[in-house]
Amino acid sequence: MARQGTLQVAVVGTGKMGADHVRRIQEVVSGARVTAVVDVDAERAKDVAARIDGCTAYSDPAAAMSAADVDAVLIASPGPAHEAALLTAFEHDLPVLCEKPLTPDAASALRVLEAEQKLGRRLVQVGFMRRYDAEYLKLKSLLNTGQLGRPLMLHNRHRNLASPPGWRSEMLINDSVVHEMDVTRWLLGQEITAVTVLRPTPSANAPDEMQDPQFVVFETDGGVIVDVEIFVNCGFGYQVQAEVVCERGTARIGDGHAMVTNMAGRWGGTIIQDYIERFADAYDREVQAWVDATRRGEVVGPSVWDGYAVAAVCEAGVKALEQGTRVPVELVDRPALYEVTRQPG
Ligand SMILES: NC(=O)C1=CN([C@@H]2O[C@H](COP(=O)(O)OP(=O)(O)OC[C@H]3O[C@@H](n4cnc5c(N)ncnc54)[C@H](O)[C@@H]3O)[C@@H](O)[C@H]2O)C=CC1
Ligand SMILES: O=C1[C@@H](O)[C@H](O)[C@@H](O)[C@H](O)[C@H]1O
Repeated sequence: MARQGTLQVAVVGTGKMGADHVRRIQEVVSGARVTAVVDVDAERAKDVAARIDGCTAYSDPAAAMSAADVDAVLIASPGPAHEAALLTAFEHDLPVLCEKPLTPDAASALRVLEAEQKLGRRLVQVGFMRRYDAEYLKLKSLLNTGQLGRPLMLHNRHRNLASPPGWRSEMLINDSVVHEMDVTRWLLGQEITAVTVLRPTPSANAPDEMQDPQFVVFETDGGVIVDVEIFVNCGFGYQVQAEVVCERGTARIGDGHAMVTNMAGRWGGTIIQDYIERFADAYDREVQAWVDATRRGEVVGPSVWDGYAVAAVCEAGVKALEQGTRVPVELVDRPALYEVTRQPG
């Protein structure tokens, strides 16, 4: 770590999320600075590095992780590149904040789990940022008080304005519903045991052959039924909503009613268009928590176990989508290293 204990971070992947995290570390978060950026698109990395004093551009993650001025790594490359970057970070004993998904499938997530276990201590925080969102934290605190009684059902809606180019049906599960998988496990403290995916007639606004929307149902080991409407070409904005139905009441978040206007015989508000705006505070808190913990020599927040468990649910979800059947989730036993997961706050 640099003098005054400033954490020197290499950001791997400088696309939409990576560039936003670089800005966040430089301008929002305290206690860290970006000393290296890595992208297979060398020009993109150079452009980002040129705007930051003392930042070097690389096209090879291993070269950045060997640099003397790198103490920690933030991985924001696409999911299929995460395993290699994580294993390289382990070789260099570097703490990591890894964007979701940990890896794109259960077998590769298990390899990362086994590699971290061999180290005998945690190095990775996984970027499930909803755990740092003020509304989700409020919901979790309320559930923890027990005032509402036992949760029975959890309803979720997850809508995007439009899917990025090249998206396919399984990406609704792997890239979007992945967040509801994490939130379900975290809010309820239960594992997901089976997934079913129902397929409404696709919207005329979905690209050819994309199954959009999808209606995904999870069963948990605590007997809770969870549903997720995922609709990535809704055309009107970005919405993430959740309602927990418990024995003695319900609680709901995500209505986005920060301001309601009344004017000329109408009432209403605006709808946020993008996750970068909706979850801006959550990303800030997530990265600050990672920097603070890393400077204390600790690892907190969503773990490799959480990333692996979610990868296994994704795999079952994609099978359920393709086969049109209910698919059980298969998990290895939870290793002792992951028995206590510290939550933010
Ligand atoms: N937490 C959240 O809400 C969100 C998380 N994500 C996650 O963030 C990650 C990045 O997503 P986006 O920024 O949307 O993608 P993007 O496509 O905008 O950027 C990815 C960047 O990584 C670079 N890259 C590709 N392979 C690489 C490698 N092996 N090493 C280094 N760089 C490489 C690409 O050239 C590109 O610049 C993904 O894991 C994605 O799932 C994305 C959107 C929201
Ligand atoms: O991770 C994300 C995107 O990749 C995904 O495409 C969106 O649906 C999610 O809401 C966002 O948080």
